[in-house]
Amino acid sequence: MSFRVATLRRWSLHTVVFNFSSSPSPQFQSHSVLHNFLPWLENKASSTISSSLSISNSSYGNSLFASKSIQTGDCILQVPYSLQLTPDNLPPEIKPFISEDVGNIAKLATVLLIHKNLGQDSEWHPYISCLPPQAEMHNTIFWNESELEMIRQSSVYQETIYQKSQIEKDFLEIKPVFQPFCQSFGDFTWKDFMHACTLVGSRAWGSTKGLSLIPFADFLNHDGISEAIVMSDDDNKCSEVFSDRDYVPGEQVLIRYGKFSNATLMLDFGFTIPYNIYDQVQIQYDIPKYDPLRHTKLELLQQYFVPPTKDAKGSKEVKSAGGKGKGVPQSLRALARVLSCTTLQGVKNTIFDFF
Ligand SMILES: C[S@@+](CC[C@H](N)C(=O)[O-])C[C@H]1O[C@@H](n2cnc3c(N)ncnc32)[C@H](O)[C@@H]1O
Repeated sequence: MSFRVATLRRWSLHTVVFNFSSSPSPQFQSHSVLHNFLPWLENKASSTISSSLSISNSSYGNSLFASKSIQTGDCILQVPYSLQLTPDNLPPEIKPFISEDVGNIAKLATVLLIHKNLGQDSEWHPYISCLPPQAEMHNTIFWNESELEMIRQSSVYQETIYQKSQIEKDFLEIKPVFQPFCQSFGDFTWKDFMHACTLVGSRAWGSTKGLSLIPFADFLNHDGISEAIVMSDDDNKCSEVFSDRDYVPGEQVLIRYGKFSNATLMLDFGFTIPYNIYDQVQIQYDIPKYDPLRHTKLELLQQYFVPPTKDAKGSKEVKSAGGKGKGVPQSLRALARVLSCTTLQGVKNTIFDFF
């Protein structure tokens, strides 16, 4: 059997300074919509998707709970590839006209919009109607100007602007292609498109099958310390999740979307977690040319930290101390000490203390 790890799709790679917390206040999906979802999906698959999970709401929005005892190592869900939505699901009338430059997130978002416009006539209606509306999404792309102003110093700000411009570019490519088919597939606005792209960005996995929305698996919420992840089983042509711990009935089952910092979680998923072992900060530093210890400091930084650029400006990624009360990470303290030394002896002491 060949298993591969599927990772939740990222817009781009980055690490940034951030420490922010949002408290989701979801508008809950009606009980019957959620209750009917799994039977509908299993009927569509003609197979069991999960015998140990059920859907309900939590403060994280739609969530999956243990419906019976789960043991470590149990396979808790299997979603066949045939039940997953990918950019290949674009209607053949439209597909040839969409430029290669349009990203897969935008293509899959267009698939979602088409099915949303079809309403109850869509074969995916029971799935689409479970997806969160924009008002429930807290991604920075939906923040207003004054909210964004609060994070202007952070690179999440730049990433947000970049993400928005990418979506806008894709929108301007796709909209004219869509226009002649409005009768069949309905129309959409910039706001609809941004919402659909953000849905895809926060719940589609990149796997051997490409970018895929995996219904049911995408109701699993994130826990940064979980070892459970979505895997692709190419032999059995399905995505699956194995439990990394025991659960008693009624407990919420969580997985890890990826080893994401809070900045990434905020940008792409609209939340942060309080004690994130994968959190990172990016520190910009500058060693003035007149610093008599400049050469020594540069050598040290080169040896122990990321190589600085020629002008001695640089950046260093520092991982979180990883837990409540552990304080400033050792590597960050070492960096601060090296940069602030004013005597050679101070530099020597720093080397002795830290390296
Ligand atoms: C893949 S979906 C998971 C299902 C989602 N809760 C729903 O309502 O459909 C990812 C979204 O779930 C929410 N989420 C997941 N894990 C969370 C967490 N640990 N804290 C807060 N929100 C979380 C965020 O809104 C995120 O964008």
